[in-house]
Amino acid sequence: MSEWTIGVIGGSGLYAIDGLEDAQSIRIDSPFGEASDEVVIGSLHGHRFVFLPRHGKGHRISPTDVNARANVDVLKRAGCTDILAISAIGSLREELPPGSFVIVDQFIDRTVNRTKSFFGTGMVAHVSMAEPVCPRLSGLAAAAARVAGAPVSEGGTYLAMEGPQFSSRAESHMYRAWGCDVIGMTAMPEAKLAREAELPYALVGMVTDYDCWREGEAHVEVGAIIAQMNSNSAKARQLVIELARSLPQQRAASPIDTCLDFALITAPDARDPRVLAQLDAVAGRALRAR
Ligand SMILES: CSC[C@H]1O[C@H](OP(=O)(O)O)[C@H](O)[C@@H]1O
Ligand SMILES: Nc1ncnc2[nH]cnc12
Repeated sequence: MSEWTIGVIGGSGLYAIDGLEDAQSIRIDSPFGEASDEVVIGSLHGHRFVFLPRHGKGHRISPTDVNARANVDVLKRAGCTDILAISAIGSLREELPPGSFVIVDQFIDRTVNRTKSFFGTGMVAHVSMAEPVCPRLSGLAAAAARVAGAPVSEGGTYLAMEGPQFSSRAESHMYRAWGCDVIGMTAMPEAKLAREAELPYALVGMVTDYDCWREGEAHVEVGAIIAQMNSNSAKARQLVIELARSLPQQRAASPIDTCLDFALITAPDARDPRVLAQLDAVAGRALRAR
């Protein structure tokens, strides 16, 4: 097996991946509560892959209730080195029609009802989110998406909204004026938590709709999204296979692997042992070092 273990978080329409050898479904406990589901662990082209459906089997869990802390924690416990997240998104740009795959590289977080950090009183950390995605994994995902036959746009700003209702037209226009390219309900705090867990993260957004800003276009609703999602998800499954085919055997270190070295601020004698115990997986490396 190679040095990579890729955690794949599947969003709306992607509840499994294809081709995993020796696949096993495993429930992993987390001190942060219940993850969305069991993880499926197997190998693809000589690399370990760990799959987790973000909304659980059967899409049971609403965006606000996705326990992103538990999800990222169990992926870390499963030995993941990197996270590839896959999401359905609305488009805020004419040139990103339904069916486009957007390799997101920036976020604006407008979510308001979620726990956004593994850290807190008793162990404080401040990671940088200036460059919120991993350029290496994003580039590999973009190339894999092209081989899978998807129209790919590299770079784009994702507006994370609370939901579950879609945006009003005024909001949709405002997000466009802010420079956002796509919109969804789940990548935050997921991307922030991946960074806190020292896991390089890439987000492939699959456009399902034009949200509600576009003159003359039916405004977004779930029926149309599901139809588009089904055609996107075949390409997403192929993308994962192509990514596995293209990964090198060795994984060069990423600066994200050790980013907590520059983020932990609480003095050793002021740290709360109960908080530290919860952080054994996500911050174990950094806490042992300092
Ligand atoms: C089914 S449309 C709205 C729903 O789809 C996206 O989910 P995910 O990011 O997990 O693919 C969006 O964020 C909403 O949760
Ligand atoms: N228009 C939209 N708004 C928010 N999340 C979405 N997911 C897919 N389409 C979306």
